[in-house]
Amino acid sequence: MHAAPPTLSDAPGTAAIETRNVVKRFGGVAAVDGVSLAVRPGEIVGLIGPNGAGKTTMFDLLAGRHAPTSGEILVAGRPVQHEQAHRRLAAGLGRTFQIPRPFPEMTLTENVMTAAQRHVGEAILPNLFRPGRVAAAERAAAERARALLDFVALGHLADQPARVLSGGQRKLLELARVMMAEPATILLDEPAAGVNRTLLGLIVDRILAVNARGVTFLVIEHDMDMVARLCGRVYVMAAGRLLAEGAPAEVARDRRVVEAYLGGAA
Ligand SMILES: Nc1ncnc2c1ncn2[C@@H]1O[C@H](COP(=O)(O)OP(=O)(O)OP(=O)(O)O)[C@@H](O)[C@H]1O
Repeated sequence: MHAAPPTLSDAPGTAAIETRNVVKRFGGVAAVDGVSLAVRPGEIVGLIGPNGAGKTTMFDLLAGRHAPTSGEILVAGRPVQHEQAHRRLAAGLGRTFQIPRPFPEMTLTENVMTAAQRHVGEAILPNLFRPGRVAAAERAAAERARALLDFVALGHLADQPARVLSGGQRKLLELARVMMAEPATILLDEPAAGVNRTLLGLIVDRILAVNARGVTFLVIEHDMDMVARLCGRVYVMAAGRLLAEGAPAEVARDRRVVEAYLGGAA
């Protein structure tokens, strides 16, 4: 379990990710309406809130899928709000999706390999002259992909097509895939959604193991039990704004948070 989570003021320094007064409008709707948050290196921070709160839009802004209408986004202290998604990946930011869509006919190993940051085999000219080097690099990538599959307990299925996987196993494959690019920070979208209880424990355990290796996480999750097991600190969003921030047990008791959830359910 986590000790009392430190607050941001305890440890000044460069945040792994930070947003400053970020706004995203779709026509007349402010899906994100002036959100400032920060995640320190090594933290697992939750991003929770009722349906339509703006959590997914926040991830889309952080990952570079959408540009903010205004405000700043920093990754490891560098403003990235004008950079495209692939540049942010190269800067060390990874993302998983709520509904993972692996290539169904490719093997698990091949699926994980698609996420390698540098595909040596794709640099055509140099490779014409050095085919041996390409083969060696591909072998190394395949080995790394298999090691990651072992790490998420899918090693026995490495050569199977991804279509054989259950929903929970797809979440584990998604974790291996995102780790292939060696991100410093991972945006994790609902790791518990649609996962049976047996695999949930394994997913929590693997996320904590990745975190123990120094990887930072921001996690969207509706399952509060999962949030309590993973996160030292959470931000609560409602109607595009930040409503509260604190330890999971603390915000769960917060009257405004409870009201926002009740309102969302109504
Ligand atoms: N591309 C878009 N065009 C127009 N409106 C959008 C778009 N994306 C999101 N919205 C609106 O922005 C608001 C926030 O949606 P968002 O999906 O970010 O919420 P959420 O907190 O992720 O919800 P959920 O928990 O249901 O996934 C909603 O009112 C949604 O309808």
